[in-house]
Amino acid sequence: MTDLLHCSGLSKTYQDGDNQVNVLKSVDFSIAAGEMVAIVGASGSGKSTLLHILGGLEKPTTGELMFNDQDMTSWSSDKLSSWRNSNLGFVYQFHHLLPEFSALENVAMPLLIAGEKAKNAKQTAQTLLERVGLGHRLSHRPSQLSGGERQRVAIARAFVNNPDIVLADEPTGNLDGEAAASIYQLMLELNKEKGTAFIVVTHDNTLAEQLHRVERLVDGTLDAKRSNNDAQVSHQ
Ligand SMILES: Nc1ncnc2c1ncn2[C@@H]1O[C@H](COP(=O)(O)OP(=O)(O)OP(=O)(O)O)[C@@H](O)[C@H]1O
Repeated sequence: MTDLLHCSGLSKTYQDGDNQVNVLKSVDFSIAAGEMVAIVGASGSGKSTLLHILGGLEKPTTGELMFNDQDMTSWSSDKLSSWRNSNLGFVYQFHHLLPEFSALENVAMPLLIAGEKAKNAKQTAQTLLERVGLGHRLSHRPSQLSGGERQRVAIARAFVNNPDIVLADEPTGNLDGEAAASIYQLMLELNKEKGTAFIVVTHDNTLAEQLHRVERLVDGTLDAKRSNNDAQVSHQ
């Protein structure tokens, strides 16, 4: 199977005053089209840093980073941002919705920014909001929605450009058990329906166990690949 996104020997060092912090030392990671991978690890182990590098939001210090066999490390920031707009969706723990806009406008925004006509953008956004069970909340602002509903809006927004891959950073981190369960159920359904790959950074072991594979970041490297059937994800 061809890798959709692949990195090898990836490192990231931050300069913190006089100290160098080697957050990622040598990370080898691949994800195929349609695959769902959880990245777990202790707080501060570098999970978000890795996700940001894989999403082209941060540059690695060293290493190879490829999307569909193209070398991403040579891309300009303009090329990276247009690649993100057309191929990637992001879901963050605190959703990052724009507070002054409705659910419909938040979801339509990436299409409007990409130059889509307002009518088409809103129609696509409405279809997605209906798909995530929020057809009755189109004109609500984020402050008028529950935490789980906001996260559903964020997922709809991540899907609006029909991405190959969705990167999710603690998508259930601020939700209670029931709302969290409905979010990962939704992600699993969207993966099945649309064939979208997911990389999900999470502390939520129940979520990690639902995905195809779990990778654990320890000491700046990832454990060897394994299927979720033999993953050792302990319950909290
Ligand atoms: N811009 C930066 N400058 C210096 N150090 C940084 C920077 N960004 C992250 N770090 C450090 O890198 C380490 C990894 O951070 P990161 O946010 O990737 O961890 P994480 O595994 O996602 O943590 P958590 O589970 O708590 O969210 C931390 O020690 C953090 O302080």
